[in-house]
Amino acid sequence: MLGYLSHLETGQTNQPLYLFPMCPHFHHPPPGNPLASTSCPSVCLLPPPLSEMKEKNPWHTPVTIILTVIGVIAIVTLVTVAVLQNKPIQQKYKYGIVLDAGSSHTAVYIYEWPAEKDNNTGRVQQKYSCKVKGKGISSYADEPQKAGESLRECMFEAKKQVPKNRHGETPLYLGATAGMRLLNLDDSSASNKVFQAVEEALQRFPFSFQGARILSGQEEGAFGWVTINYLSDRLKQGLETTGALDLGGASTQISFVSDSYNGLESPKNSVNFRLYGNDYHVYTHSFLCYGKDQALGLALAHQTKSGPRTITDPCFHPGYTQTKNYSILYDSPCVSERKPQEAPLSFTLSGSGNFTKCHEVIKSVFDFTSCNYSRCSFNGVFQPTPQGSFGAFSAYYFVMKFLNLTDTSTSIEVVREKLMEYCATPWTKIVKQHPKVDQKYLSEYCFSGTYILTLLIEGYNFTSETYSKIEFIKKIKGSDAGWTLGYMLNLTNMIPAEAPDSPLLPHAGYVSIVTIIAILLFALFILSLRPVWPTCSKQPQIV
Ligand SMILES: O=P(O)(O)OP(=O)(O)OP(=O)(O)OC[C@H]1O[C@@H](n2cnc3c(O)ncnc32)[C@H](O)[C@@H]1O
Ligand SMILES: [Ca+2]
Repeated sequence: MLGYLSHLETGQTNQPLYLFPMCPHFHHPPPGNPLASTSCPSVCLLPPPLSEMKEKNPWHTPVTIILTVIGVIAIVTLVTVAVLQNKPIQQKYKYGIVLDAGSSHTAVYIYEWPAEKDNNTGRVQQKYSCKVKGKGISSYADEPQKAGESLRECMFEAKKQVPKNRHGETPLYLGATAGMRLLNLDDSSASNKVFQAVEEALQRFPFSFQGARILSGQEEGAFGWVTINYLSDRLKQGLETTGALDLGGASTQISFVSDSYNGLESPKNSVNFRLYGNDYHVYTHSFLCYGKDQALGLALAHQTKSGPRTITDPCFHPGYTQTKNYSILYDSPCVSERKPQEAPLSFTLSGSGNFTKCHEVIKSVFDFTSCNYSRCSFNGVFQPTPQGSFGAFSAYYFVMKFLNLTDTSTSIEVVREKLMEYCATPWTKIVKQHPKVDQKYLSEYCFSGTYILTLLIEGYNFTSETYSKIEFIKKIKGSDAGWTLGYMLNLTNMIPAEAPDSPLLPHAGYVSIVTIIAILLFALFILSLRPVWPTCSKQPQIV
């Protein structure tokens, strides 16, 4: 049996204290013979005196020193290899480009993600965005060539943003939304010509062009939902998802997951995803003509049914006047059938700035009467009650940000009061307060704010409680909220259906554990080389 010796000085007697932890008791042996009265059944052979030990210290033998040095070098090498092996020395990226050809404008988005991740499963983020000058591509119906040309400036910029060696492998997509949907309804040959022109323009760039097409309203809503839940990591972590509210110029989308909706009641409003091992039944609907520009057109059409020369519009500030052309207003398929017979060329709109009356006008553009389902939003469209949190982006954000109404903890009543006050503010005062804001936008914020509130409360049935769960957002972690990212993630298969096998430990944890184990092994190795200590053996007791 081995004993352990601690050579301590006892206070009074200056006697060494011998400890035998392997024995049942510790003893203070009597002077003279330290082993005489030990009750340990074993007899421990004493080591040589300390002075002798020092001289013969086996730690100081060349073999031990060499082994120690080798051990230290081995540990340093092991840790260095572990660190270098697991950490990319230089981050390399892959890229994808999506053009959002909206009704009001086109935007180019460049996304990037780490190149070394298997199956492109690394985190995708927005690297760059460029707003194309001028209007949306659908406005070039009469001169399609210009639709293609309009994209060139941003595309040249995109060429600079993506490293040259990645150009050929970078997918390039163009998705068009409600503006082109309306043009296609109105004049499909004009819509085809616009697509031809933009395709020709995009093919001239060195990227891997994957085509230009019109997204369905369902896709637009569902990919907006994917984008915001991807960016907030809710999909990967299997967390409760956030609904998505997108307000464009010509259409608007609502998408969310509801416990009470499994897709059966109205299958056309259902989109199913299996993402990271979870199934999602997303309710989604897109209202064509209910984007904020087309909704303004609907409201104006409602007020000009009889073809008047002047109207007093409560959705515009007192003192604001504008002359509007009947043929331009009624050009859109959203209102074209309602064009009054024998209308003059134009009418003059004079603002009266009355929120309550504006609210009434806006309500008249919704049909709340027909519903063939258990519950509806408006125009006979099925919709479950809004559930959970929501992210509201695009014009929801632009408008509410301008109006200082992004704080949804403010009660709906207070929001109404603020809008009431804002709408009643004379136009001259508004212009003075915001000299730098584009006057087209500035003149429409009263209408837009009132429209947003009406759409959310009366349209989608948000209540005081659920309204507070809406967050008006522009970006999430540096990437714009919108359908483009979700669209690209889907087309490049970048969200796996099943949860990927993640490493057991994060990089830092892995390196720490390897280091600790290496040190422990080394310590054990050194200990195994220690000198032969005194051994306890079953020998006759010395007396
Ligand atoms: O989705 P669709 O319907 O095709 O339209 P879009 O994609 O072009 O629509 P956006 O979200 O880009 O813009 C929505 C509306 O917000 C307007 N808008 C853009 N910036 C704005 C700002 O700073 N203030 C107010 N309105 C703004 C724009 O003119 C549109 O009417
Ligand atoms: Ca849009």
